[in-house]
Amino acid sequence: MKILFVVSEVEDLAKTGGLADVAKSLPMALRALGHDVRIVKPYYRQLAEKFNLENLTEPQKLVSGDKEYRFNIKRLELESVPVYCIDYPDYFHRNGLYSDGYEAFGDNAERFAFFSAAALQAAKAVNFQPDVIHCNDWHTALCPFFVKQDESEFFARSRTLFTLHNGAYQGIHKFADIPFIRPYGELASQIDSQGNLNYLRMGLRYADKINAVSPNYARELLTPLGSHNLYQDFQLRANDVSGILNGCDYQQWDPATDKFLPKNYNSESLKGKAACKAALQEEAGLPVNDKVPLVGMLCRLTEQKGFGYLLPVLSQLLQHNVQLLVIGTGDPVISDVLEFNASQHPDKLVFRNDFSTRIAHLLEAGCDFFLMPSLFEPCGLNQMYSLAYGTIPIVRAVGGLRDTVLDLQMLPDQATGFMFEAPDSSALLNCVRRALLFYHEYPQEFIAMQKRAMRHRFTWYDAALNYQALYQHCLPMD
Ligand SMILES: Nc1ncnc2c1ncn2[C@@H]1O[C@H](COP(=O)(O)OP(=O)(O)O[C@H]2O[C@H](CO)[C@@H](O)[C@H](O)[C@H]2O)[C@@H](O)[C@H]1O
Repeated sequence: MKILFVVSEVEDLAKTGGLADVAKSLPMALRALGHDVRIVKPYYRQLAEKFNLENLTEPQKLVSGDKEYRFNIKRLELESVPVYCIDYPDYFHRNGLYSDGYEAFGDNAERFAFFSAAALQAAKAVNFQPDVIHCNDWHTALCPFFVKQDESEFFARSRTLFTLHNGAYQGIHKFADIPFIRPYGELASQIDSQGNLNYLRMGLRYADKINAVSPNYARELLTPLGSHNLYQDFQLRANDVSGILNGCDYQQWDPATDKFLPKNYNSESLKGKAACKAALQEEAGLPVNDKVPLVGMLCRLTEQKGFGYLLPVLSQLLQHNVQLLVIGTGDPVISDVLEFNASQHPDKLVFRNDFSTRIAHLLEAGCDFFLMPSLFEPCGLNQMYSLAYGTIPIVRAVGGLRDTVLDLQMLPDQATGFMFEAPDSSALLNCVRRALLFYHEYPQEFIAMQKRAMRHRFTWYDAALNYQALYQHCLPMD
């Protein structure tokens, strides 16, 4: 099949979170299955500075109302997968993908409306007639609408799939403030009473098929509580909504070969993991002590990740014989509280306001536990990386976390981690206590759990087979 994979970020090229991991690994796995998959993404400033690519075609033109958008297409390859980059400096040559580090860009709706249309135009320009146009998250959620509006025959046999990596980000913007789509009179019926257009909802209405990045999250999206206020929209499309679990890239995330680690290790022998723990404690400025359980947390600093009920019990948690290392960037309110608590407990809590791939790998290897108490979690990748590194996840039973971690109490012989149900501080605290007790009281069983976790596999090969089946489902019958 020919697949046009439209996405705003891709690992190794531009990344703010898990979407980028998927946007590299899934196209590679689909290519390995023999599909002709091509990625389209914006040519951000950091890419332009790194690669300085030639134009692939003549300059392209999109006209909307009385405005003309002239842009270029660049091409590069990522592990043999072609990547077309949309070069429109006004919109993409900025410091940051979606924000300047403090505030979201005011014209994000305009930038990504343009990008979605330009991605389709790029397919035409390189004469790539896709069977499936695979769109990802709100940034590309207008693609299905633009395909339906397209008056040429080019996409007559193309079908669209819209994947939700995070339903909380919906791209809700004042329609009147989006020059690129203002001329589309057909959109009048999609604008709410406040004059807003919801991009995610547009994807839900116009895509041929919809999927979420785990089966459990797909089920949650069909409920009032788990649908991010889009319950009715998901219900309307219930027959077209499914869930496919993300994979883990075991080439990149393998403690036996990981170049970021001072010592490698595998599920036969965890010896090297102790050296990673010591190196991590030293680098973080924590007392180097093999006997104290080290809990790590690495994520975007947002409500989604459970800080709302973690922060109020931080000092209670730190009364235990434990060390906690938190690394992440994002909401300054969260980083302020973390910084304050770290100053109160310098030997037990370290917070680094940092985004670093090297540290991410060292943290996964050096910790005993990985804390991911998410309020919601479409799939989650870090818990899979933790499992691969024998770092026991402590998670809330939500979204993809429920699909990937097996709790000790529920499945003593197969357990790979610890899970709690209620999104509140006491449930979280009890769960962490349960995990710490297990670590201190049952060291042999703890090692057995680590080894079991390391052998648990979530491959991109399996995910790609599921996407292949879903693409086939999208296609016209004849
Ligand atoms: N400070 C830091 N330094 C270095 N690396 C950092 C970092 N903070 C985060 N990362 C990296 O960003 C990625 C985060 O991935 P996740 O899937 O866990 O969450 P995210 O919420 O971004 O993704 C969304 O999309 C993915 C993909 O579908 C879903 O799994 C997920 O549930 C959904 O919320 C990982 O590769 C992690 O290592």
